[in-house]
Amino acid sequence: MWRRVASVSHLTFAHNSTVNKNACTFKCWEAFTTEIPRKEKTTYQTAKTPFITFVLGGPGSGKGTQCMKIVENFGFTHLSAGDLLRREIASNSADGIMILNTIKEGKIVPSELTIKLIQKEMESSDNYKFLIDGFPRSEDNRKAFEQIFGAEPDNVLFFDCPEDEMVKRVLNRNQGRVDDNIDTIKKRLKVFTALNLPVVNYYLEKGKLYKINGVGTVDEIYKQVHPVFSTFNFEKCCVD
Ligand SMILES: Nc1ncnc2c1ncn2[C@@H]1O[C@H](COP(=O)(O)OP(=O)(O)O)[C@@H](O)[C@H]1O
Ligand SMILES: Nc1ccn([C@H]2C[C@H](O)[C@@H](COP(=O)(O)OP(=O)(O)O)O2)c(=O)n1
Ligand SMILES: [Mg+2]
Repeated sequence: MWRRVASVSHLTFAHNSTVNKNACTFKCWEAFTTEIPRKEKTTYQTAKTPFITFVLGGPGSGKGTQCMKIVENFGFTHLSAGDLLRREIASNSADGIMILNTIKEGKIVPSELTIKLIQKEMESSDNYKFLIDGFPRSEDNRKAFEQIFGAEPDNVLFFDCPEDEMVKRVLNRNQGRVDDNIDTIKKRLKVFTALNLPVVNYYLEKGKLYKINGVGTVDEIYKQVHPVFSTFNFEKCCVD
């Protein structure tokens, strides 16, 4: 279980990632043992810094597929913004209909709502390595995340894939998604170019972007992804 704390000035950073250290030393995470029986167990505090990777790319560029491989190889927790929003629709929550209509139109759900869902998952996770897939999809998403979390991602993957390949993959996806039809895809591609590419360029300028050629077999693509993570010693990433 993770809980955000306001002051973690005792933390040091044992890895050389490009984490926004000022932000992360201010808002970090505090972990408590989750061993049973929790109430009787002496609580000890360990401070850990989350390692956050944003995974970007157009619809059908292979984000989710490659995330599964990163999870297998590096033990990340995969948080797909789209999956969290679809779960919200399925749970008939108060925002469900609005989210459904937004997704059908190929538009972006208000940032605060998506961030709330991501934050809830992160806070209830024992892990400290997170792949946040399909987020941020707009500058508004990005700025709202930075404001709410007070932190930036450690790195950002961008799967670069031609539109015709993305359309082909999405139309063959067969997951029964309301947005996997040609009309919605056309809208999503326009939204991707207008709203998501500025985010990609932002992280490129910040030196955090890893541009991956999204064409090829899943394994060929993963060969480009693996080295991005194998350079980190995750065990030493955090202070226990
Ligand atoms: N390299 C690839 N070549 C062919 N098809 C792929 C490849 N990677 C993923 N796919 C397939 O394309 C579809 C979209 O992939 P997905 O990972 O869901 O993309 P995204 O999350 O970016 O929308 C899925 O049906 C997936 O199985
Ligand atoms: N940050 C996000 C992520 C997804 N959404 C909405 C709008 C997107 O078109 C849908 C589906 O997103 P998802 O990441 O699952 O889609 P792809 O995997 O790229 O095909 O969810 C959003 O509004 N804001
Ligand atoms: Mg996906």
